[in-house]
Amino acid sequence: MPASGDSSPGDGADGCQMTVELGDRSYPIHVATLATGRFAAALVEATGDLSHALVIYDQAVESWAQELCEKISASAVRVDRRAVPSGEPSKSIQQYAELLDWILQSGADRRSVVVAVGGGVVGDLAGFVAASYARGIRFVQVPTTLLAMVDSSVGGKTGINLAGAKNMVGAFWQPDLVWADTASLDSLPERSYLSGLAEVVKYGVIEDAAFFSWLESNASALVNRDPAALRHAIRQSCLCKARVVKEDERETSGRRAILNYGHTFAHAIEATAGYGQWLHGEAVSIGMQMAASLAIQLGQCDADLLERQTTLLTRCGLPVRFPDADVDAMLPVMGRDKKVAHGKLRFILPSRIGAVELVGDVDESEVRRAVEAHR
Ligand SMILES: NC(=O)c1ccc[n+]([C@@H]2O[C@H](COP(=O)([O-])OP(=O)(O)OC[C@H]3O[C@@H](n4cnc5c(N)ncnc54)[C@H](O)[C@@H]3O)[C@@H](O)[C@H]2O)c1
Ligand SMILES: O=C(O)C(=O)C[C@@H](O)[C@H](O)[C@H](O)COP(=O)(O)O
Ligand SMILES: [Zn+2]
Repeated sequence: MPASGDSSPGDGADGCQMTVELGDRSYPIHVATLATGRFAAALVEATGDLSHALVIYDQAVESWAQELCEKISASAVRVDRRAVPSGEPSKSIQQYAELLDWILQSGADRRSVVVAVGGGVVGDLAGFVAASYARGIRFVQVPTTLLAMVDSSVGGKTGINLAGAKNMVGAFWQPDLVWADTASLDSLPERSYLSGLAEVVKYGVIEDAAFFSWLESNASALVNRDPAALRHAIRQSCLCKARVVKEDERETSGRRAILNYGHTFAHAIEATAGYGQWLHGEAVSIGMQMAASLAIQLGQCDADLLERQTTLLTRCGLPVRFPDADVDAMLPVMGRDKKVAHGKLRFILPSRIGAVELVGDVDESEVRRAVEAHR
């Protein structure tokens, strides 16, 4: 089994547990409350001889992080904590360097564990700190946004941005444990919550037609944060991501690249608009629209796919246009995409709902047309 979802007695309203299987190891994803002693127990179990935790948290979840630190210290573990300013600009070399200095000053050693508490920004940043300090120390993800629960906390992509090149510096560094408590989403602003739904829709398009249909029927429940719908969406997303990551952990075979559907355009949208202007999920929503248009232009899929995708994204409250698109500015950014091979752009394009392909050799004029179609 590539990725497993344990049907334990705790599976249901109380939460669920899944496992990310890798070549030589595995780690658990718990979707469960932090309000019990189970988190501290799972942390100690996942990290072995834990004596020092470095909690790096988004300043927006200060009280959540404080509570977590108390739980960890209750297990006789020394805890140091540090806030990171909210927002995409924190995925920077400057923030990265400041965190490394702080870790050094805190007297960390190779048995210390970095615990990231926040959304994808803090997860990616703290993960890269963990991947590189002392050539790599252990790492735990406590996602507090929907996007981080369904995507960024799982799979081990960590990193920071360069101007005009998203996630350009980083490492594959898997966590030892992922713990998602959906109660932390109670304080998440609407815009950030909806942005996470874009990556959920992505899983339906790339791999799972039945899940896409389920999303079509349950979009309003999800938008209204219905607990059962939310649990189902998180679980299906994590299972899909774990399955793909297991098959191509370091994105070498092309299999993992399917998780990049919409992202060649999305990263160019984020970088040209200025990091933080569009939330990542919003940019992914528009990027998937552009990718679907490109696939239709190339005769790879029917117009019906774009219609269904547009309807679903719109019902999820997501943007489907980039009115300020400057394709001359976007193209050079797209040229730095990590899927580029021998100087040529490659895109993940759908052939039908539930199936995508890695496509190269696309004419620049077609790319321009796909961007213009969603201005
Ligand atoms: N590593 C991966 O596989 C992967 C996958 C997808 C996205 N990403 C990255 O993730 C980032 C986007 O993540 P995101 O959407 O979580 O954004 P984010 O981390 O910026 O969080 C969104 C906003 O919500 C706030 N916030 C976080 N948790 C909160 C809570 N519980 N209550 C109130 N406010 C809260 C943050 O301060 C921020 O303002 C991007 O940098 C993207 O590139 C990485
Ligand atoms: O996990 C992956 O693989 C992904 O591509 C997930 C994406 O949603 C995510 O945004 C990722 O950070 C993009 O990675 P990049 O290598 O294209 O920067
Ligand atoms: Zn993404």
